[in-house]
Amino acid sequence: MSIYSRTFTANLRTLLTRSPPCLPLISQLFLPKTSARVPLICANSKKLNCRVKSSMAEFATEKGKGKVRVFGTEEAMAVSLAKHTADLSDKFAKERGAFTVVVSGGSLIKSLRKLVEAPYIDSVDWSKWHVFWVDERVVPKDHEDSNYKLAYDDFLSVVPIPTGNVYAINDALSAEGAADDYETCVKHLVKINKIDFSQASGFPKFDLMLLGMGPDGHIASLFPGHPLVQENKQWVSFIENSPKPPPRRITFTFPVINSSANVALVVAGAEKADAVNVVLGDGQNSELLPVQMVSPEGELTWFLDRGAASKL
Ligand SMILES: O=C(O)[C@H](O)[C@@H](O)[C@H](O)[C@H](O)COP(=O)(O)O
Repeated sequence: MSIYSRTFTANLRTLLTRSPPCLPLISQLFLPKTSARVPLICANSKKLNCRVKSSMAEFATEKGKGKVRVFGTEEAMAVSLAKHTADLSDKFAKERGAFTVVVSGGSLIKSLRKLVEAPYIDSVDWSKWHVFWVDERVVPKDHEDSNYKLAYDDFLSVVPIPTGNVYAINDALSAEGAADDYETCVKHLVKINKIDFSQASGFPKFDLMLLGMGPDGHIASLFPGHPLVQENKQWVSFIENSPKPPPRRITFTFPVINSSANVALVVAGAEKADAVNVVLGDGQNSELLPVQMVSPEGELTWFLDRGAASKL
């Protein structure tokens, strides 16, 4: 029997839901539509490559690497990301009376498009949202390179988040000044309990970080080989020689990212498949990629489209 046959898939599903080593880690397999080759990594760390007949497969990885969702299309990924975000919004709005969300720049904002459509545009309690940037380019807010402008044009201008709950950088300052100013703002919000605090790490604990990843494995403005990836004291730091333009940026540091209650890594496109494979598959790299350092106190969930997962 071919391991790619329908029968094998059904048997595998049974195996995964009955076999004790896999049971705690494999959460769901959905079985309509298209095929995607995805690895299933069980508790005993043996990787089982198989063709899952599905438009969406979800599986858990080895400890610390999170839950992985693979979608046949970027569109399906965006639908699931909207639900994930809306569910967490409901949970934190009820539990804390606030939902602190951190966004990156790049294609992530486009991937959030389903959140500003029915049913979420009406069902989400936007008044509870507090929006931050994991990194920001130090340019005027109306500049084409501004992550604030990107998020405002396609997302923030469409939803009724109170203006005072949107925490953009002070674009009149230098990169260093803007980083200090942003850190002061976050410290104040921790002090008044608007942002949660991790007793374990001593860093702010955001409810959800929505992160993109570059083809080189960078996240936020934390680039491979740059000393900033090692920063372990500051909450917000700055970079003036970013390899991805524009050069001047501010960024949350790893201790802040890794204190989060939830991190979603949202990755679409075949040009990112190598970096994804280094983190989740058999890929090798001479140095640790920043994305490999993402290991939050809370939940890590990967949202991958078929291209991004194509080397797994
Ligand atoms: O402002 C930025 O440049 C970012 O926040 C950066 O970390 C981005 O998220 C990745 O480079 C992925 O960008 P894409 O999704 O556009 O590839």
